[in-house]
Amino acid sequence: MAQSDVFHLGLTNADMQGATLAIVPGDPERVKKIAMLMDNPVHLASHREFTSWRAQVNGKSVIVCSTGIGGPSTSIAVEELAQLGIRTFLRVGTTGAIQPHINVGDVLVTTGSVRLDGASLHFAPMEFPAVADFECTTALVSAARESGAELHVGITASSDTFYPGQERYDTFSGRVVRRFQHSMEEWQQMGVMNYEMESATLLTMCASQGLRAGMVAGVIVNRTQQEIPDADMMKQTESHAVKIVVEAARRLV
Ligand SMILES: O=P(O)(O)O[C@H]1O[C@H](CO)[C@@H](O)[C@H]1O
Ligand SMILES: O=c1cc[nH]c(=O)[nH]1
Repeated sequence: MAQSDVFHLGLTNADMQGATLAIVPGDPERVKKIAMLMDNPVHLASHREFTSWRAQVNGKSVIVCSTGIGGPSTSIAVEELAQLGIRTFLRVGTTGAIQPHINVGDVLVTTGSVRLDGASLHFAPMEFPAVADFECTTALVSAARESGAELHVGITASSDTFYPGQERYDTFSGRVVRRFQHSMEEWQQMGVMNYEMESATLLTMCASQGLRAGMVAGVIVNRTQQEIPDADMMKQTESHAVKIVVEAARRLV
């Protein structure tokens, strides 16, 4: 195996074959499924939470690389992919809706994120918006519409933690720090659609460094109705979001 050209991902410049776009799911298990929807899928490397495949759309190479959960590991994946020539990042994730009218199985495209993370502060001060790239968002929205998805476009709350930062009391301690008590209700009142854990870091990093990024997610729970996802519904929703991100990549390469 060739010596890696970056610290964590185990990838070389030669692996990239000119790719400038990467699809970045959180879950390493999603990577192969995404790559298999494109042409000539090849496994490149698997290290820690970072699994990478390369495939082609419209004859152009695309990298699929998992970020793992949360901002710190996302910042590593994005940084090292950018070092290797990636300029456009499309995150495809799962998410918990917080608005009562958003249903499990619906698809969300994020225009900007509430920065409830820490890693984004290592790239830009809190005043800087975690905003998605317009062309990435347009591509994701039109791919989602074409797929027939029930689509919602808007703001996401992106938290470092799954439990307190998303105001979950059904935990071991049952305790949520004061900062996050009643925070879900406040986000709901402001029209925030959902919670997830990577977009604040991804969007801030990219918007502040001349990189393009967009984000699509499948709704696997609605926090006003249930906490635990149904396994079959989760698979179905994830697979719908994955098809949308691949179609958006086709439009952007
Ligand atoms: O399905 P992924 O892409 O991992 O996204 C969501 O799922 C994880 C939490 O279960 C977090 O990473 C969150 O952002
Ligand atoms: O509620 C949820 C569901 C998926 N991912 C999250 O971060 N939160």
